[in-house]
Amino acid sequence: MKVAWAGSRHAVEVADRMACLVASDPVFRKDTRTMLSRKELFKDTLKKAAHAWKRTVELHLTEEEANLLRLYIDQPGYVDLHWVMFVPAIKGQGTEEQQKKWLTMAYKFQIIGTYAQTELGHGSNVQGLETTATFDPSTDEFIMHSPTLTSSKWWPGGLGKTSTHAVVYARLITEGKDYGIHGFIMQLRSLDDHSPLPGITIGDIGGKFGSGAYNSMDNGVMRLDHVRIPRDQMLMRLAQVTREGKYVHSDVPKQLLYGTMVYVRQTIVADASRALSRAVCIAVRYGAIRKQFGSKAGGPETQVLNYKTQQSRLFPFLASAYAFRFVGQWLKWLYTDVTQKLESKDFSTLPEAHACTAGLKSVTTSATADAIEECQKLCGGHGYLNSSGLPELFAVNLPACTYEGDNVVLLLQVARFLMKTVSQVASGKQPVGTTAYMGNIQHLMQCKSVVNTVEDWLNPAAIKEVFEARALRMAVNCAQNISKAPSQEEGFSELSPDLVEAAVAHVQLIIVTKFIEKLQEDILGHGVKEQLQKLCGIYALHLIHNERLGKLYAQVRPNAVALVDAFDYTDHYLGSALGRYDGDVYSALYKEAWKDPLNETVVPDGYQEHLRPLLKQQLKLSRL
Ligand SMILES: CCCCCCCCCC/C=C\CCCCCCC/C=C/C(=O)SCCNC(=O)CCNC(=O)[C@H](O)C(C)(C)COP(=O)(O)OP(=O)(O)OC[C@H]1O[C@@H](n2cnc3c(N)ncnc32)[C@H](O)[C@@H]1OP(=O)(O)O
Ligand SMILES: Cc1cc2nc3c(=O)[nH]c(=O)nc-3n(C[C@H](O)[C@H](O)[C@H](O)COP(=O)(O)OP(=O)(O)OC[C@H]3O[C@@H](n4cnc5c(N)ncnc54)[C@H](O)[C@@H]3O)c2cc1C
Repeated sequence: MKVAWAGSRHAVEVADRMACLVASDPVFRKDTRTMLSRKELFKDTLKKAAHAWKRTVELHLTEEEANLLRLYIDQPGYVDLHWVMFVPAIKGQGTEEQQKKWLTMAYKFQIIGTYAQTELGHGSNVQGLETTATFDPSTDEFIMHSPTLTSSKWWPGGLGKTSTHAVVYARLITEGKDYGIHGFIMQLRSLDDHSPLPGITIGDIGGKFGSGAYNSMDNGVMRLDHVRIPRDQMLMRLAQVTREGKYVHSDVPKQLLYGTMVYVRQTIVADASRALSRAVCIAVRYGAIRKQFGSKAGGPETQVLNYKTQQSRLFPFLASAYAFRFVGQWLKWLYTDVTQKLESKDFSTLPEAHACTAGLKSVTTSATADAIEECQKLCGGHGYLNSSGLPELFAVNLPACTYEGDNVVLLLQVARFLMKTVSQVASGKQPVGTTAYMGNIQHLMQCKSVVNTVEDWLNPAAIKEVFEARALRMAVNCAQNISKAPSQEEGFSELSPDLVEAAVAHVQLIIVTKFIEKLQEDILGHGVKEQLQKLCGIYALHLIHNERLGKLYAQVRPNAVALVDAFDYTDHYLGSALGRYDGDVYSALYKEAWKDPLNETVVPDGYQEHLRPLLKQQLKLSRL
C-alpha cells in the first residue's frame, strides 16, 4: 500500500530517506514550535531554511530530494515562495535571456524571491490591481508606483522581512495607454545590508490565525514610490515594450500570465491530500488506542475506533485522502502534458487545465480543512491540545481555501467552463478530456441507476454513470435557467450558488473517475487492490448516499490502522502525541505537557502581583 500511495518503489525509498534525515537532525526539531514567540519562530524558520540549504549543498541533493527535505521540515517560510512561485513565474513568463540571468542567481540562493500580486484592495480580481509600471523612454526605465493605499502589495510570503527580489504584478502604461497587468522583476532590498532600496516601504502584515503554524511566514506589505527599474526587467515572454515604448504582444494567449497560479494550484492538491492523510493518520491511530466504556458484563473497554459513529465520520476522510492523492498524481501528469503542448504552441488544452486545477484545488482544500477540524473532534479533548498536532495542521492548511484563488471564485471559473461546454455540445461539438462524458447527453439525461445494493456500488461502471448523470444534469439545468434570464451575465450571477454546486459535482466526478482508473492499473501486493476498491466505494458513496455504507466500513475497520501506516509518516513529521506509531499516547501527552513555558516555574509569574493579593483579600473578607 505504501507503493500505491507514493506512486512507485523509488518514491517510497527517497521519501523515507529524506524524512529520516530531517527527523534525526536536532536543528529541525519542532515539538516546542507552538510555544515560541513570533520573533523566535521567525528566527527559527530562518535557521532551518539556512541549515536545509547547507545540507542540500553538502549532500549534493537532487531537486526531488531537496523538495522532499523542505516538505518534511514542515515549517512554512520564504523558501516556499522562492521555489514554488518566484522561480516558476520567471520560467513561465521570462524570455530565455531573462531566465538565464535571474534563474542562475535564484538557483544558487544569491537572491531570494517572492510573488507580489495581491494588494490591500484586490486579491481575487487580478485585473483590478492598481500598482503602475509606467515606461519612461527618456531613460529606458519603468517607474513602479503605488498610487493609492489600496494598491499596497499585501500578503506575499517572504516579502515582509526576507525577500531581496520579487516578481511584481502591475499595470503596464506606455505611450499614455494602460495595457493591463504584467509581471516585472524588482530588487527590493540591498544585497549588502538587506535594507529596503530607496522608494520602497516594506514590512510584515502581522500575526495570523493559530499559534505557530503560518506565523513562521513573513507575509508582507510593500509601497512603491516612483521606483525606477530597467526596461529589461519586465518579463517579456508574453509581451514586450520596445526601446521606443511600443507595446508588442506575442502570439500566445494572454492567460499565460496566470500560468504560475495554474502550476501552484496543481501542487496544492498534493498538499491537501498530504494534510488530510496526516489528520486521518492521527485520528485512526489514536482511535485504536483510546478506549471508552465497556460491555455491561464488565468486559474490556471498547476502542473508540470500533464505534459505528466514529467509523461513519472518519472512514470517508480516510477514503478521501487516498482519492485526493490519486487525483493529485493525475493532475501532475495533466500539467506536464499541457506544458509540453504549450511549448510546441498548442494552446488548445489550456482552458481544461485551468478548470481542472482551479476545481480540484477548491474541492480538495475545502474538504481537507473541514476534515482536519472534524478529526480534532474525533480525538475528543486531547485533539484540542497543540501536542495532538491537529490545531497547527488546521491553521496551516485553512488558508489554502483562500490563497491561490478563493475557492468559490475558482469554482465559478469551473462553472463558466462547464456552461461553455454545454453550449458547444448543444451546437454539435464533441467535448473532450474531462468533459467527454457530456457528449453522452441523450443517455445521461434519462438513464436510471442500476444500483440497488451496497455490492453494486463496487461496480465501477455503475458508480461512474451515477456521477456523470449527476454532474451533467446539474450543468444542463443551470444552462437552461441562465438562458431564461434577461442576459447571460445576470443569469450567471443569479444562479451562482447552483453553478458552484454543479462545478463541485463535475470535480467530484473527476476524482471518482481517477480513483477508478487507478484501480485498473497493475497494483501489487496481497489484498491491496481490494482495500482500495472499498475505499473508492466509500469515497463515491459518502458523497451521494450515506446510509448504505455501514457494511463497507466494517470491511475497512480491520485494516484501518494499516491503511494510515501506508502514508509512511515519521513521528517527527506527524508531530502528534496522539498519532504516534508505537501507540504510547498517554506517556507522550504527559511528557509534552511539561514542556510548556507555564511549567517552567512551579509558582507562575504574576502570582505575587495579582493572585496573592486577591487570595489574601478574599481570606480577610471571609474572616470578617
Ligand atoms: C503542522 C503544520 C506544519 C506546517 C506545514 C507546512 C507546509 C504545508 C502546507 C503547504 C505550504 C507550502 C507549499 C505551497 C506553497 C504555496 C504558497 C501559497 C502562497 C500563495 C500565493 C498566492 O495566493 S498568489 C496570488 C493568487 N491569486 C489568485 O489566485 C487570484 C485569483 N484570481 C484569478 O485567478 C483571476 O482573476 C480570475 C480567474 C478569478 C479571473 O480572471 P479575469 O481575467 O479577471 O477574468 P475572466 O474573464 O474570468 O477570465 C478571462 C479568461 O481567462 C481564463 N482564465 C482565467 N484564469 C486562467 C488561468 N489561470 N489559466 C488559463 N485561463 C484562465 C478564463 O477562463 C476566461 O476564459 P474565457 O475563455 O474568456 O471564458
Ligand atoms: C496565507 C496566505 C498567503 C498568501 N500568499 C500570497 C502571496 O504569496 N502572494 C500573493 O500575491 N498573494 C498571496 N495571498 C493572497 C491571496 O491570493 C488572496 O487572499 C486570495 O486570492 C483571495 O483574494 P481576496 O483576499 O481578495 O479575497 P476576496 O476576493 O476579497 O474574497 C472575499 C469574499 O468574497 C467572495 N468573492 C469575491 N469575488 C467573488 C465573486 N466574483 N463572486 C462571488 N463571490 C466572490 C469570496 O468568495 C470571499 O468569500 C495569500 C493569502 C493568504 C491567506
